[in-house]
Amino acid sequence: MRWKECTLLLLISPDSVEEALDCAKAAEHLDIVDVKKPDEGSLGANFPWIIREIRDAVPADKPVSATVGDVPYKPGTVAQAALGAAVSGATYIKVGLYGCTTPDQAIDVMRGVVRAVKDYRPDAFVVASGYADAHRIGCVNPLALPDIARRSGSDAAMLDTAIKDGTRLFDHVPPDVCAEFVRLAHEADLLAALAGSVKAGDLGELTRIGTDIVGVRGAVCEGGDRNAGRIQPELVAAFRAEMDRHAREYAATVAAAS
Ligand SMILES: O=C[C@H](O)COP(=O)(O)O
Repeated sequence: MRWKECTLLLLISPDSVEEALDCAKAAEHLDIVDVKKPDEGSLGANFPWIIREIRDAVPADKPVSATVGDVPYKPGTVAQAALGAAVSGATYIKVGLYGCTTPDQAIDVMRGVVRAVKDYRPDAFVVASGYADAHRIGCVNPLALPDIARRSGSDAAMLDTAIKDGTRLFDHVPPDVCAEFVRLAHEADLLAALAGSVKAGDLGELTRIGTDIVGVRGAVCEGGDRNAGRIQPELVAAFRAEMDRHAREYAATVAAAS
């Protein structure tokens, strides 16, 4: 899948098989089920057997994504972990380049991941993820991600927030800079994925700038609480309804302007 074929996709991140079953109840409203372990970090990796059980729990036509973790600059270790996620049934493999302080380090890590994953499963989709609040953890700049993804042979560039303290994507990377991120990703023929305590009120901007994938957890958990709250199928449905509304409004605006 390349960006020209894609409208905004909804990726939801359950942290357990029970939550994945709740996602399955709302399967018609989401596009990708993303397995992570939030208590191990923003892109914390879950166990292989949890990925496998979640793959079995969600409808076969919904791709399962798995995060490989907030990874260190250890290309071999990360490549092996990424293969583990693919063997466990994930077809989207997301890597959080937490410990990479330069683009060259990040490219090293992602090249290993791409080779490990695609040798095993050529149609798997590899996502290079950086952090909107990179300045707080000292990793690569958000706008470096599209080039890192392109030069490593990844399929998508993503931003999430590293520190889940209530600050949000647009607090760290304002909409005009996110728009530049999306533009750079598209120029490189990649999908652009954005996340980071995104709320329904952000969907207008995310749609307008041409985002391909929006990643969400807190906004679809009870009480908006990504840690203590559980994913609620009706919140997933409501979030999707807002996405659809913005897509319609944006299409109408574009049509009126042409
Ligand atoms: O990949 C998406 C993340 O899980 C987003 O989580 P969040 O919306 O709670 O920041």
